[in-house]
Amino acid sequence: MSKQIVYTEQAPAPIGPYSQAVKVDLASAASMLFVSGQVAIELAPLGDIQAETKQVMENIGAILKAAGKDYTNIVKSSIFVKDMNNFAAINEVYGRYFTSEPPARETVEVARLPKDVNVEISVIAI
Ligand SMILES: C=C(N)C(=O)O
Repeated sequence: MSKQIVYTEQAPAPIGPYSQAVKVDLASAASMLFVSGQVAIELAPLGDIQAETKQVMENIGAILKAAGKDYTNIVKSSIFVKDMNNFAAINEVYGRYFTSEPPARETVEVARLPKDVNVEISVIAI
């Protein structure tokens, strides 16, 4: 695959399951897939942040599969959380999907998410 993990000690080491950067060789990346933010709207009731994160990641996996890709193809993700106090709990579940070379990522706390879910994740895959 045409991706390379970038790491430098001149910037802070990742504080979660993500990479400082992922370099993609565009000449050999056959396609790019932009996956919209996924939310666990099929879960009811909401409240278990780890169950919600798992459902979101499974939804992303289904979309990746539909496009002929898998989690190893993800080079960038964005996590939107309603409560940053859930950072460690989300990381624990999210990290299970990336045993090595995790994507670059940002995690931001937001005031409110669609359908009042607690976490939304979007990804870019190559
Ligand atoms: C600090 C980050 N980039 C993160 O947790 O996604």
